[in-house]
Amino acid sequence: MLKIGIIGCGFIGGQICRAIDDGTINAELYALSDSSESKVLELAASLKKCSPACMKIEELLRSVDLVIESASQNAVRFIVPQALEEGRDVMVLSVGALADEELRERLFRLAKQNNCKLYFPSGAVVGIDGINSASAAEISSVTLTTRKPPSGLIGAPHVTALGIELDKIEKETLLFEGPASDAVKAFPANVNVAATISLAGIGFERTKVRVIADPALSRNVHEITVEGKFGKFFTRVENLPSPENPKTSYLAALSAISTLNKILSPVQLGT
Ligand SMILES: NC(=O)C1=CN([C@@H]2O[C@H](COP(=O)(O)OP(=O)(O)OC[C@H]3O[C@@H](n4cnc5c(N)ncnc54)[C@H](O)[C@@H]3O)[C@@H](O)[C@H]2O)C=CC1
Ligand SMILES: O=C([O-])CC(=O)C(=O)O
Repeated sequence: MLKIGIIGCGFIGGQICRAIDDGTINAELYALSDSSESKVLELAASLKKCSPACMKIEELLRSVDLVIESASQNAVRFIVPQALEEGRDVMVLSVGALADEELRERLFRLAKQNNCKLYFPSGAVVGIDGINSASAAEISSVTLTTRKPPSGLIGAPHVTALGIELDKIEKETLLFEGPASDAVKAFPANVNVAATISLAGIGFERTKVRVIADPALSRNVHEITVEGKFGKFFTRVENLPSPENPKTSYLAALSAISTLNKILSPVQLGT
């Protein structure tokens, strides 16, 4: 049975654990790690059937078949190269870290050299399948518009640097417009989806992103428009935010669970 190690025991890590615990995913939850030990202990204690070990990152990387990063962009920078050097397959949720070209090329090179797989779930958006298909021919433009309630944008470096007072926003307000490469640095915990879209399509510089704060919203809304040789498509998802972490949509956790099931299944559906 596939041995899984999870780094990052917050909302997404927790949902993956519960899906293994209740049998939705047929794998062994072998180890957990988090920079906060109490998060690991709390999560492990909440499980009914699985009893994963609480491990230091280096030990976890040596012990499992598949490492799941559900922590932060910083964790991707430091942990994912080590995991690939250990010959482990890795699922990455904090995809925005891959806007760094040097890191991206290093991770892709290490995966190839060590015969490892790197998995990037669709996350909180719908349409990655379409972008994958469209990219087999030419894509001319990709635009992501993300709308979140102001509370879902608290702590973003862009908001802090510009001194934006989120609690004073009274109507739909455009906070950012620019390439995905800048968007994922400005909003590292809000638009990782922009990175996944960039990897699937036309890259971090040509993918255009708009981030809008809207106090009338209770959901995280992502719209994608893609044009290319195939024609044009538009997707829109209205995501329920996680009650534990309003920055993150429930669909992002479901997409990680679904990716795990795809890895384990002999049947591969969709692009
Ligand atoms: N790809 C996508 O579509 C999406 C990606 N995300 C990203 O996925 C990641 C996880 O999201 P959530 O579970 O909602 O976050 P969370 O904030 O609920 O949990 C993150 C956990 O990781 C731990 N952590 C942070 N840095 C760490 C490090 N360097 N080493 C070990 N542990 C560390 C924290 O202590 C925390 O327990 C975040 O980076 C988030 O921005 C979130 C939503 C969608
Ligand atoms: O969960 C979401 O709606 C999107 C998100 O936070 C991200 O892509 O980082």
